[in-house]
Amino acid sequence: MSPALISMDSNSAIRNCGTTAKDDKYLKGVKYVCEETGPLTRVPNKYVLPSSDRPNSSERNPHVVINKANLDLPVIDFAELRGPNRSNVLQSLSQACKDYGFFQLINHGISEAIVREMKEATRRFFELPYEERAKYMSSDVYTPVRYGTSFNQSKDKVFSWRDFLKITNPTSLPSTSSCWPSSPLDFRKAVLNYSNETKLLYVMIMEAILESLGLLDSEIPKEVMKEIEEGSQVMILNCYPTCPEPDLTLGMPPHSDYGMLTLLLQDEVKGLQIQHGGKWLTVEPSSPYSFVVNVGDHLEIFSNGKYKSVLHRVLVNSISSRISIASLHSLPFHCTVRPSPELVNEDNPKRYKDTSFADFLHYISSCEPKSKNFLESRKLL
Ligand SMILES: O=C(O)CCC(=O)C(=O)O
Ligand SMILES: [Fe+2]
Repeated sequence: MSPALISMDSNSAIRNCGTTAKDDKYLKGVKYVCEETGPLTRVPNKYVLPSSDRPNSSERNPHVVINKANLDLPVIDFAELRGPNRSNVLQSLSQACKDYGFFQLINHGISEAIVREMKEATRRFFELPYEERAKYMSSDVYTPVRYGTSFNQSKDKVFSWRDFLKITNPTSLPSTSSCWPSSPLDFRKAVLNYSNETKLLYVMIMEAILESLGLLDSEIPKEVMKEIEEGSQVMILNCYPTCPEPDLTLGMPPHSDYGMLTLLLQDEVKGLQIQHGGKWLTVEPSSPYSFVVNVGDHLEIFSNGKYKSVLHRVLVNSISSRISIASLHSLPFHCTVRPSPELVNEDNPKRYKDTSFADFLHYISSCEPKSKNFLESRKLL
């Protein structure tokens, strides 16, 4: 099976299947819609969520309240992991993955120039004229470099206020491949530099995470490490244009990420919210060079539920557009993820079914209304 992914967001808000001809304009992307007629004063109906799904609603989930306060995520200093303080940092890492499923990573060793060039390349890509961006639009979800819109555009009845460029396994794409955007200049170079560095960083974070799970000395991590090193990477460049009525729509609906870990770069504009303690909390953007790292579904399964793949969503706003770059790291697509045997015992029985990529594809391609997300569907207890 081709490793290119339909979507790596596992709690797809797949509510309704099929789009109609009059949706064509919206399939060109929210940026196109905003640019077509000049500044919008209203959100087109296509993006208006039912009141129960709007950002300030607590109807659908009465115990989830909206909290206006911002969240400073637990900070993990990557440089300290390599020093005498390692065991304390591993403790903090473990706590963050249990309590929040998210942490902020500083001093990660990727140069500011590489991060800056990646952000710049993303910004310049979305600034290209529509005709240029449209060259990478494809309804074939296996296209390795694919421009698209919303969350799952072939299924969403209400669209999300977001356009994206997804690049699957950038370091494996031939340099000569015509799928690489030829513009902006040096786009491919910026993506490859960033992709190489984030892959290495991901492996090092996973080493620390396995150690924090107490798996250092067993045999399993060696096999797992091989699968981790050979794993797949999907880079998702997200663009959320300014929105005239941000309370009616979302940049991304609540979802958790498929895979082991996501490394996210956000710009200085707020938007990411995570569910924590029964509240939606806005993640405070921090240093422009730090990462927000989150546990994905596979890591929750592998850790037998010890570490949490947490629902998150994206708000939009009427003042600034926002850009983010998510790097989603998973095991190779042929691998099955299962709770690590070392973490299963009488007191802590196996909590998840063995899960393959085919299970995920089956889940997201079925058109039935979903009452639970992918991860919920893999739970045994
Ligand atoms: O834009 C963000 O802050 C989050 C993006 C995200 O959740 C994703 O790409 O899966
Ligand atoms: Fe996500």
